[in-house]
Amino acid sequence: MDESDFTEQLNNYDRQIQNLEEQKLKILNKLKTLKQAKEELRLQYSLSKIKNRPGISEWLGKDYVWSKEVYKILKSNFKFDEFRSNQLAAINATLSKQDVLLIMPTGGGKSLVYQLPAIVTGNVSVVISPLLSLIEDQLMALRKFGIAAATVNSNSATSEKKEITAKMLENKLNLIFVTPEWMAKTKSFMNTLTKIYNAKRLERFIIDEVHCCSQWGHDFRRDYLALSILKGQFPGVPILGLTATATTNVMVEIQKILEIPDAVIITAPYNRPNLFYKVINKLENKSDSLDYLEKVLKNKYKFQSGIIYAATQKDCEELATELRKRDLQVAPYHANLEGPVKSKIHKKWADNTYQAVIATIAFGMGIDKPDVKFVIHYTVPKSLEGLYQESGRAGRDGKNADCTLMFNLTDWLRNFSMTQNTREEKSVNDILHYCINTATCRRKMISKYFDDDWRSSDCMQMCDHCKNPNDNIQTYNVISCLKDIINLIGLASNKEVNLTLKKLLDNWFKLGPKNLQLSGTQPKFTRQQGEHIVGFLLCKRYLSVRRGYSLVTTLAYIDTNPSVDIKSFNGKILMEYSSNIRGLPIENIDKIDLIEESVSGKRLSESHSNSHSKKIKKDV
Ligand SMILES: Nc1ncnc2c1ncn2[C@@H]1O[C@H](COP(=O)(O)OP(=O)(O)OP(=O)(O)O)[C@@H](O)[C@H]1O
Repeated sequence: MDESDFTEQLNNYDRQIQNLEEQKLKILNKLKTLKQAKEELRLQYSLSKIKNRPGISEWLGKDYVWSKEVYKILKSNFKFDEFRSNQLAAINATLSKQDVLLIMPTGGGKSLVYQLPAIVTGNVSVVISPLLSLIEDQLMALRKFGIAAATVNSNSATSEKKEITAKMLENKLNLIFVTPEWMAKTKSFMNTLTKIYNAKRLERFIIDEVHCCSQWGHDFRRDYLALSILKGQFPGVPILGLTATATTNVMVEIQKILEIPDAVIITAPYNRPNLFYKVINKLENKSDSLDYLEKVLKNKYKFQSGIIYAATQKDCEELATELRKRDLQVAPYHANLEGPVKSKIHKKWADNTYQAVIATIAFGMGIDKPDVKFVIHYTVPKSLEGLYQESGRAGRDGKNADCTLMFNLTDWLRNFSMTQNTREEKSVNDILHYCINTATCRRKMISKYFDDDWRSSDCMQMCDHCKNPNDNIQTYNVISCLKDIINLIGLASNKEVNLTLKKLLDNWFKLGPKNLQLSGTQPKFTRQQGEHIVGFLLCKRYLSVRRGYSLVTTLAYIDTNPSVDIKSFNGKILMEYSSNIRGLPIENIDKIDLIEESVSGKRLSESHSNSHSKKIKKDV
């Protein structure tokens, strides 16, 4: 074979290989697309199955073999006359050996649903709970009801573990509490459970805070994934999952992870009628926010107890220090504090020595102080679920309490910049919608998020919108603002400048470098209203956020959305705006009067083109 023959054959092989590689790539892509479509189909099917599930009426019967016993125990052990809605259904379903997911708001009465059946059936039920402190609280409560319950965990002495194992094997314990880590990693415990299972005395698994299974949820915990072994290892043992919040997506994921596709799903209404929800502006200037907190803690909430949630440990420490300087009895609480320090702070808050804790979300599960009068989010939370859950710690006693979110776009952008996947992006976008929307009932937005039924009469004026439903709501055409912002982004991009929110607003309001500004005068509306408009345009995806990376942090830049064709909007992008709700947080400050300008036929901004932002009368 001469060299040219060799080269020709070699090239021939190369062509064939290349050809096959291309086909392989196409097939792999096709395979990926098909797998994604299959997953999506599964998801859609599961979602529709959940959304169209039958009501709970079939579980409300009072003629089950256990019904008499159940009512007797309700009265004798728990001293209650009646079940609350959904408690009876969940109890009947779990006693019928069905898998059950019970979603009931904080204070709804979930504990009874696993405690009472444990007395009815005897045998051993295993409660998996995320925190040792939560377990201790539950055990304390159970002693009152005469239920044989105990815990084994990493703090248990060897003799204690032996004693509890013996009790479990001898059927002398009804409820055994463990953490998911313990459950997954302790072989001896699994061996004991296997023995009990083989003896047909393993009654059920109760998974508290079951939403922690889901990466869609706001509290995902890797250890919960280990619970996927339960169905395989102990077939036929029913699972009862309990949580205060789970969107339909979260429910689907829980079902998948725990392998309980046919679980009976029981949801109580999300509405907490005694909580007043509101969103207020958080001003850029920190001292204004501190003034606001000082004012409400010293006046409106004088002698009342509350929680202030902040985003980071540093924020909590700083805020607590500042408020203490203003003679307020508060303390920071976050995951980085030593256990005894955390307990001490919790205790001092529980006995009202501290008026408020300034906390990260580490201050959460197991907080069951009944008289929390206010929950303030000093920083916008990362999801609506988080907001609902955290603010839900207020008003457990049924009395009116306030849930206030201090919103600014900078905090939101910081959250956005830290998102790591599309799920997290969706969560932060949902909360932006909640904050920016000033023309819809807050409760309605929360209910919609959780696919809950909603009637407008459910709010009873217990949110900032419904308190003044039509007051000061105007509709503005903000298309010219979008055009201006797109032009500002273009100018910056030509000069290779990235626009953070601050830089964008500076340039828009003529504070930035001249060559990055538009011609004409600065907008007539306030910078804060400008920020609101940017938030609205981000929320509606007319603008987008681009991440940038510095050595120390991730940044968020405001950018155009390439898929938005501004010509297709027919000259209109309508934004509803309630100056009542978006008024400044400090009372007695001059009211911003966009309305006056619009009523007198003036434009939102005189610097802009003729068509700019003319007010369009709201069609009520
Ligand atoms: N059927 C009932 N009748 C009257 N009170 C009840 C009933 N069931 C529960 N409760 C009371 O409701 C309160 C809240 O119950 P529980 O602590 O079980 O709520 P929860 O749903 O577990 O709340 P969280 O999500 O905060 O843990 C308790 O004080 C409990 O005694």
